[in-house]
Amino acid sequence: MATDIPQPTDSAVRAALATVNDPEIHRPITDLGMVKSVEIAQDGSVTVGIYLTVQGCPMRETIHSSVVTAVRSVPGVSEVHVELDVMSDAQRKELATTLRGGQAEREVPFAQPGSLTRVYCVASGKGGVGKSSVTVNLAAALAARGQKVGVVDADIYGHSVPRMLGTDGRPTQVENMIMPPSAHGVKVISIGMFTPGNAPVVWRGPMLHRALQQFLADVYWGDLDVLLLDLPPGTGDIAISVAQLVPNAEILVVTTPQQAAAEVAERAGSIAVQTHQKIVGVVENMSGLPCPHCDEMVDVFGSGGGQRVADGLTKTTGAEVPVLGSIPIDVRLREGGDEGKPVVLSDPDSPAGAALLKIADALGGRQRGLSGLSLGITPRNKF
Ligand SMILES: Nc1ncnc2c1ncn2[C@@H]1O[C@H](COP(=O)(O)OP(=O)(O)OP(=O)(O)O)[C@@H](O)[C@H]1O
Repeated sequence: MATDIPQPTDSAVRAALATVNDPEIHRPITDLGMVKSVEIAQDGSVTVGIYLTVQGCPMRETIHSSVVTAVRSVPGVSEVHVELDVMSDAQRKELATTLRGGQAEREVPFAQPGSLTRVYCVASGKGGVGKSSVTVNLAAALAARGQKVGVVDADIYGHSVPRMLGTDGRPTQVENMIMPPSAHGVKVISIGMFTPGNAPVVWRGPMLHRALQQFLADVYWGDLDVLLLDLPPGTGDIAISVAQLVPNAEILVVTTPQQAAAEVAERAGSIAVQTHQKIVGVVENMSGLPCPHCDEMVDVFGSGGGQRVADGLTKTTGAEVPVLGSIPIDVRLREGGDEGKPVVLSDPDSPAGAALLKIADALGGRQRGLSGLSLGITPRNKF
């Protein structure tokens, strides 16, 4: 005599899925729009389609096994299959709105079509090549030339911009706006300003994305001519987040002359191809040490790395990538960074100071093109 096995129902399976919380958001996956489909076969086997919030979600295994356990507990279910998919941009936006209680997202002003702020992401392949030093000196030089400048220190592991610029202030909050401290005429916001003491930042992708979005949208920058973003070395989550949040941001690649550094820098720069961003140029740092006795240049890190990176990126991107300048090794640059006085201000005639000022002038002279921008005017009807 055949035993009467109940056929599982759609609502019973969905009720079981409602007991599964997203491990990061801590809310039921059914409330978050993560359940894509539920299919129940005659033999009681159930196939559940699940949307992950992002590609390569590190919680995919946990979500998978929680769904299997929950659905298997429904009477009549013989087996469970889980098919993972990834949310579209629109679905992610909807989820974000749900999480904010229906409030629309604040916009990133620099990403708006009418924005005239030039945004530069300062990127490198390897750490320690002088990316932050270049960022703060260019920022201070541009501010000294009368431009309104902001810096976002998004280098989560090596956030050193506040020290190099000499800002020890904390940002203050006015209503929903964060007011950035400033030094030498440069407004600065750093991930280090939001962590206690010298604690390391152990945030993962979505947290970093959210922090960066806040830095760009909730910080009161005012009208900026230039915004520089100091990115962490390499081609990580932050670079992709920046590309999503400010698609018009251009990339400035910093490298040393060394072959190995140049290869990694080229890899970091070539992310621009995937993100459809423009590379404004390459800065070669630590390009030789002037001998203190005879002024002859000693190529401590070899030579030609900057040009090699520029040539490689020109080839990869199909657009001309210039070398914007070469900065020699200079004790005064390092001292300036340690003391919070950028060398372009404390010793503008030093070899490193002069080289950085030249690069700043090249960048400062550029205008953001108006082509493709909405001018906010409408044609009048002919009478
Ligand atoms: N041209 C230079 N001459 C002398 N010292 C330099 C030069 N460029 C950078 N330095 C020193 O090298 C060290 C590393 O520089 P910096 O912190 O700017 O690198 P970085 O690429 O931002 O590093 P990370 O990404 O790992 O934080 C600092 O102490 C800085 O003062």
